[in-house]
Amino acid sequence: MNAPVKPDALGIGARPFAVPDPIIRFEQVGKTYAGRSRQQAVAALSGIDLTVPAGAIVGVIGRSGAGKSTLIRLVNGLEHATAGRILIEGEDVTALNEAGWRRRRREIGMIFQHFNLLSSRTVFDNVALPLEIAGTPKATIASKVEKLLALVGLADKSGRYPAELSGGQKQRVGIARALATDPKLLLCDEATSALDPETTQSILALLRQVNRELGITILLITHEIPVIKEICDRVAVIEGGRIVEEGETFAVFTNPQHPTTARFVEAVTGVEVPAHLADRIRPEARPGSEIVLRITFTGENATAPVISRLSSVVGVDVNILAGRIDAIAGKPFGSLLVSVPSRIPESEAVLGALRNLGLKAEVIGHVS
Ligand SMILES: Nc1ncnc2c1ncn2[C@@H]1O[C@H](COP(=O)(O)OP(=O)(O)OP(=O)(O)O)[C@@H](O)[C@H]1O
Repeated sequence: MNAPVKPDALGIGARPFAVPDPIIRFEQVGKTYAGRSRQQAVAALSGIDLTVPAGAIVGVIGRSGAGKSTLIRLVNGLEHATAGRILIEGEDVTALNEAGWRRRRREIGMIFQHFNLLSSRTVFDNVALPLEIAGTPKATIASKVEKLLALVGLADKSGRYPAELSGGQKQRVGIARALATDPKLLLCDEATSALDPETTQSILALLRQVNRELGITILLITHEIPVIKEICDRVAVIEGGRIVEEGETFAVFTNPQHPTTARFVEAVTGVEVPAHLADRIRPEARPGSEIVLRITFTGENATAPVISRLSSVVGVDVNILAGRIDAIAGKPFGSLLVSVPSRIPESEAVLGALRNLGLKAEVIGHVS
């Protein structure tokens, strides 16, 4: 695979960020699938209010059946809302006829979990397809496809067939094809769910590059919280067809309000009590026991020298039991599990010192 080429050097699709905000607005959107009888009708989405700012990467996360596919299919007209309005660049697309949708879809690219490439066409011909459909002259198609394949790092795979490519390479072809008509908006339907973690990282890096350097807004749906953590500026959590929480990714991850969100983010922000300690943790202190604390670091204080400060300021020994430090939407975030002597006033002093450092500390229990 070739090293990806910088898109601005290629002059494809680059556009300024000065597009009116937001690019998509859902207003009280509902979608009910009709059943054979009224009792069999399925309310897949209800009361959806969501905005996708131009230039952002917005992720919608939810479990199977939550309504993610339905939501994304409403944006490219593969399904139609049964309540509310969807505005794309201010245009109410819920009122569009088929001709209107054909025009809209040219400005929307989409990539899929299973890539949806045509197996009888080469890589070149797969990427060329939307341009052929749009009636683009052959010479223009050739130069455009070459640039797109260079962008996604597949310039040397032009004559290959999908069956000869890895999953990650197939998704790169999918991305090149989705960008062929210079869309303003890219929809990603579980785009990395069929890929291993390392390939997922490289595809997410490519999507971030497409977003930042071409100014293309991305709306993605996923059931994988690491995808949101890695590239999304904003996140909406969907459950039972309703958005239960929405906001900037860092804020939502570091202070989840809804139990479903808390369960999702726990997988990437939580630090578990080690198994050998879990059985020994008690709610009350005993003579000689130690207090177990979970300390959370966010943003600027994520790199604070906590342990040395506690030792020098409070004069207690701090045992590190477990910890992790990571980045959420590019900002550092960490969690540390420690134990300190639970004698009062030492434990009071420790909690006070942590507060002074601007850190969140939570008492988990006591171990002897
Ligand atoms: N064409 C359809 N006809 C009837 N019901 C449907 C249809 N498509 C989806 N549903 C129902 O709507 C609800 C939401 O489905 P949807 O596919 O949007 O969820 P999802 O979050 O994308 O799930 P998954 O991750 O499993 O794809 C489910 O109860 C599903 O059974």
